[in-house]
Amino acid sequence: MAKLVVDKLTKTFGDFYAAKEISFTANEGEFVTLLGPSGCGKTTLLKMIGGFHQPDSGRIKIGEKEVTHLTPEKRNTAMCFQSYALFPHLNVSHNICFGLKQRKIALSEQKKRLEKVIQQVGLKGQELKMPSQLSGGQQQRVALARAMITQPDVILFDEPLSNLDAKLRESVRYEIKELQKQYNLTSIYVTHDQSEALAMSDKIIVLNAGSIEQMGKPEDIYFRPTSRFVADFIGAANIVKAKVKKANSANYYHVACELGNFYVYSDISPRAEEVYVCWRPENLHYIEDGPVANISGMPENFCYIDIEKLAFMGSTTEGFGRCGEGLSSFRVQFQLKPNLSQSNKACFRLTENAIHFLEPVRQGS
Ligand SMILES: Nc1ncnc2c1ncn2[C@@H]1O[C@H](COP(=O)(O)OP(=O)(O)OP(=O)(O)O)[C@@H](O)[C@H]1O
Repeated sequence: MAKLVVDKLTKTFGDFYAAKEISFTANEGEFVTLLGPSGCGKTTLLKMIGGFHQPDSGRIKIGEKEVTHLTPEKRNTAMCFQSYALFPHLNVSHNICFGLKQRKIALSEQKKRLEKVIQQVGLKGQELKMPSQLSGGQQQRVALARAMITQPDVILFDEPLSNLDAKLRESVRYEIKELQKQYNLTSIYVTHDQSEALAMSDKIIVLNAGSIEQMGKPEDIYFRPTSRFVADFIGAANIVKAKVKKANSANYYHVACELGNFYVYSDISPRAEEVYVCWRPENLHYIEDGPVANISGMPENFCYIDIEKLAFMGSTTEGFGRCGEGLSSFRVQFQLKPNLSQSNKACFRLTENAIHFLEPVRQGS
């Protein structure tokens, strides 16, 4: 059942749309991420859900209750901020209980809940420390405990990990996800970090200039982007214009683009004869000895690329090369460092299901 319903939410600042008819739902215990570049409207949307911004139009429901015009205290949400927003003069326990004290919850109940939440977030023994005596990861746990102790219907996270260094960010990311799953916390999480979104979310909502560009499971967003914006924003992608024709077999297409001619399987039909297509660099498989016979008898999806740059990345080697009449640049990836000393021409096979159809090419573009 939907715990949170956001229905056609719109917010303008002057004549600028920070959110335009945004609709989505979050089920009980679901982890929903709002993902997009700086300025796309993630925080504005989160603040409207928390009651810190009033929408121009649209509705917000939490559980059975419409909360669109209620103040933050009157809706049962809790916010976890980027800067933790801990009170420097209060110790861990007092910081965590702050919301309960404001709500005038009985002291005995505060103590009971504090003990439980301290255990849940793994802060046993740290209760009397001041925020300045805690690491960044521990401060983030205090912020999470402070949100959890109020037993909110929805927890709102505003880039909670962006102040942590890369290594710590990864470990705290798993801690938050673990707690969220264990205690079935309905969570709306704002980030511009695509790997964080892919690793943590049940559902990702990709925002672009105040509108939803695509919404789906992390695998759908990564493997089946539906627009150039999403393909480009999430991971590395090659994006080119292509002419597409239906092949004789169901769900198969002939695709002609600068990289060559390909036989493609897709259960999503292209929206026009000329569309943008994309594929991930890891879907181009390097064939060291050139093309080999294809057992299935399908047209062979081989191509040659002139490799211009190689960068050793540890587990893989990434490269850039050119191909086609316009000598477009393509990204490739090798599992091992290729031996290209004789010639820079490398042969690749693009698997049949690796190409995705994006939006139609507009006339004149
Ligand atoms: N109070 C305000 N007055 C005017 N414009 C605002 C206000 N708050 C936000 N905006 C504008 O609305 C747009 C969306 O802002 P928002 O903070 O929601 O973006 P964001 O996606 O969270 O970005 P970031 O990742 O940089 O935090 C931005 O262009 C911003 O300048």
